[in-house]
Parts: sequence; C-alpha cells; structure tokens
Amino acid sequence: MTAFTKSPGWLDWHAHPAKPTFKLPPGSVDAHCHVFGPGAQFPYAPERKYTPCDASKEQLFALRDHLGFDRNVIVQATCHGADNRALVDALHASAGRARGVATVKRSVSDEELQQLHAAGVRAVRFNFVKRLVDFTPKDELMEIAARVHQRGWHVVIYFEAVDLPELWDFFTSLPTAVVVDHMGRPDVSKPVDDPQFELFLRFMREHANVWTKVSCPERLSITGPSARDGEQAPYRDVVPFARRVVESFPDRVLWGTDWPHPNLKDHMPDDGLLVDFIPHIAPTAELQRKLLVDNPMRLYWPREN
Ligand SMILES: O=C(O)/C=C(\CC(=O)C(=O)O)C(=O)O
Repeated sequence: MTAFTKSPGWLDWHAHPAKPTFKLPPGSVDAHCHVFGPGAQFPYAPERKYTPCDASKEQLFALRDHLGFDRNVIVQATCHGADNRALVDALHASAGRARGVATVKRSVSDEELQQLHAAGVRAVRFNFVKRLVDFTPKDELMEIAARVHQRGWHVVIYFEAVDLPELWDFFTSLPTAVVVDHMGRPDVSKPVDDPQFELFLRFMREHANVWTKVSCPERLSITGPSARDGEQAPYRDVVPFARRVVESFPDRVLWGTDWPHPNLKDHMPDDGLLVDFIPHIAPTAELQRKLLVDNPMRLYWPREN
C-alpha cells in the first residue's frame, strides 16, 4: 500500500456543501468532475505534477445526489497520468450513470480502447496546460485522435487563452467533435469583447464541431466574491464571459462542478453555491435545459437522448 502526501498548500474539497437554491432540471449532467484515487487503491502517477487529496467515487456519487444531478462525466486528471483504472472503476460502479474522458498514450492497444469503451469512456483529453503536463508531440495526439474518431469518441482539450493562436491549426484539424475545458481559460480582467476572447468565440463560430464547458468560475475569477458563506452572486467577473458563450452557442455548451477542484490556491468553493451560479449564465429555462440535459445527453448518451 502506498501512502501519498498531498502537495503543499493543497485545499481539500468542501465537506458540507449547501443544498442548491436553484433546482436543476430533471436528468441534469455534471459534465466535468474527477475521481482521485483513493491513492492506496489507485496510486497516483509517478509523472504527476501535483498530489491531491483522495476523492473517491462514493464521495462523487454522494455529491451528485446531494446537488440533484442525475449523471456525471468523469474526466481523467493528470495526477493519474494515462492510468485510467480509478476512472474505469468509477464508471463500472455508476450503473450507466457516468461516462468517462480518458487519457491514453500512442501505445494504447485496440483491445484497451475497446475495454475503455465498454466501461463508458467516450472521449480522450489532450492537456496543453504547461503546469500540469509535459509536452506531447502533436503527431502523436493526431494519431490518437484518428483512432478514437473511428469509435465515435471525441477529444477534450484544455489550454490557456494565450496559447490558442499557436494551437489553432492543430485544434482545427482534429477530425472529431472537440470540447474545450473552461472556455479556454479567458483572462477575465479583460473586457468580454477583447480580441483574446473574441478569438475563442471565432473558434467556436467558425467550427461547428467545437463545444465548450462554461465551467470553473472559481478558477477564472479574479475579483470574486467566492462561492462561500451563502454568497448567491459569486464570481461576477466571469458571468459576462460564460453568458456570452451560452447565449451565442446554446447547443454546444456543457457545465460541470469540477469537483474536487484540484489546484485551487485561494479558496475552496461550496458546490451547492456553484450550482446556484448557473442561472446567472443561463438565465432561461430553455438555456438551462440545453446546457444541463440536452447537450450532454447528445454527446455522451446519444442512444438515450
Ligand atoms: O480539473 C480541471 O479541470 C483543472 C485542473 C486540473 C486538471 O485538469 C488535471 O490535473 O488534469 C487545473 O486547472 O489544475
């Protein structure tokens, strides 16, 4: 059994989140969340850049039920590298109520991809955030994308806004649907019509295969206030960005808690209050249904849609 020590300053997930005031539409999907370990059962990867606190499948499913979600999309985080065992274990335990986004290497066999598919994996994640991963050559990623495309999977990409110009040609040549994590991490201290965010909107406007998660205000916000202590209007600086995306591309947006919120430095949000953030960025019942039910179902459970 391996004992892991959390990275210095690590913030654990909120143990007693509020019951949301906002009532999620029936069948809502938390389309971005993680499981971490437990490390004693599913060791963290030797090449990881951080060591988290454990966040088990049971704890994730308890949060799902507490907040009022019906399903989860569990995203492989870099602390597990390309070892998808914790993810697969959670998918098997979910009784069909979770889908997965895996990380694979070029060396993955067709049989392994088949096993991932049978467990509920429907996408691979390519991470370009330099503090999280070492560089992988683009020809390797393109080869993986072509292979998963044949299975009807898509690609989830995580990058920071300043890197979009350099990554543009690669992203726009991906053959699959492409889902961007956290709106491409805009700098929300700039105006919403700043050229940097305009480039991201153009990316979505010109490429009908591009979707995005309008998630992680707690990561993007600079001026807050944070979703704690009953705050019902948190992260006001992120609202215009997320709302612009939801209203411009209502059929290609997803939302997730990002539980257990890895690598936050400043505070740990209350997940109940994060759910209460949703109507600020998706103000009508129709936008909310698309964001939380129709869109994730179309992408991850197309046969049940
Ligand atoms: O959970 C997220 O979406 C964001 C992360 C962690 C992450 O993506 C990973 O480790 O794979 C971050 O910004 O540190």
